[in-house]
Amino acid sequence: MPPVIEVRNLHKRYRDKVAVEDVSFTVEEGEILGVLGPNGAGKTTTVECVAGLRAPDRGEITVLGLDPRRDHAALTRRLGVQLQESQLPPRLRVAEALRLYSSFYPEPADWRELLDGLALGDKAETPFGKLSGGQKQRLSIALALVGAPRVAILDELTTGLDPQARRDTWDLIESVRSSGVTIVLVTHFMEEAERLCDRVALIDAGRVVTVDTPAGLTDRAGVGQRIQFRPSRPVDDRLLAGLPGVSAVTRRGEWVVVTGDSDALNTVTAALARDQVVAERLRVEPASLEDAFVALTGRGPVRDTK
Ligand SMILES: Nc1ncnc2c1ncn2[C@@H]1O[C@H](COP(=O)(O)OP(=O)(O)OP(=O)(O)O)[C@@H](O)[C@H]1O
Repeated sequence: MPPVIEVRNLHKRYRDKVAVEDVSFTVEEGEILGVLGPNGAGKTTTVECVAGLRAPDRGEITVLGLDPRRDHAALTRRLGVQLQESQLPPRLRVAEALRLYSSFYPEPADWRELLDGLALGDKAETPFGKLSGGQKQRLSIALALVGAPRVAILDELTTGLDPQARRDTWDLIESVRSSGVTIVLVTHFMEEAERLCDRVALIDAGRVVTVDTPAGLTDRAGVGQRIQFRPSRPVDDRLLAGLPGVSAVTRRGEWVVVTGDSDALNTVTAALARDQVVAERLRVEPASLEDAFVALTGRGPVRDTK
């Protein structure tokens, strides 16, 4: 079966700023592909091109065999898009918005069920302008899914949601996935990517660094384990970073966090002992996707406030 989404050698610049430089990936039917990367990496530009909302400078994109620009009208019926910061008229009520959007599609989803799944069931009669930021965000997810699309593009699905709303949204996305929908999910949350994504495309500075399963990405980054401790005396991060088996050294307050392969624990504890540093409250855990991200891009996935 051909991939549902195919992106080949995508390039996009804004005047003299290159936003996307040669991005290629595929998304298979029923898969959730995560798009991960530091701020400004080109994630939104990439998914906007896939959704047909921006014209690429170069490269080819097909979604369900269609060209997102040329075949925009045909694709709109089968593609749900949730973009950052969607706006509606402030007086439009939630139910009115959903009825309106439903009317665009031949076989829409049950919008009441979507509202319940997003814990907005009691907001049907509330005007858009009276919703909180998190409620607006959840409504934008409902609007992306109300057409019962075959493909959904979700940009920062749960940014701005509290932990409970985030978990509810993940449950909803899992049930959408189990109905066979193919999903592209731009996210800054490693936990979200680990929980929902079958594969992750890691994008940095407009290029795809790697596409792999979350577990494959952690292996590839050579970050089998995370060693965390509080040093009894100051230690030089560069010295630790140069040790065999170590892939990255970061700080969390007074904690030192070292990621690396199975040799890292031995080399780090030996180096600390040589310098008479005691590793207090030492913990060793399997590395997470976040550790892989830092090792592969040299940066954290933290989102700046815009
Ligand atoms: N309309 C625009 N005009 C000019 N430059 C832009 C425009 N949109 C994005 N850019 C720039 O292109 C680059 C890629 O932006 P993009 O929004 O695609 O990245 P991103 O990975 O989605 O970032 P974030 O995680 O911060 O949302 C950034 O340097 C950004 O400043």
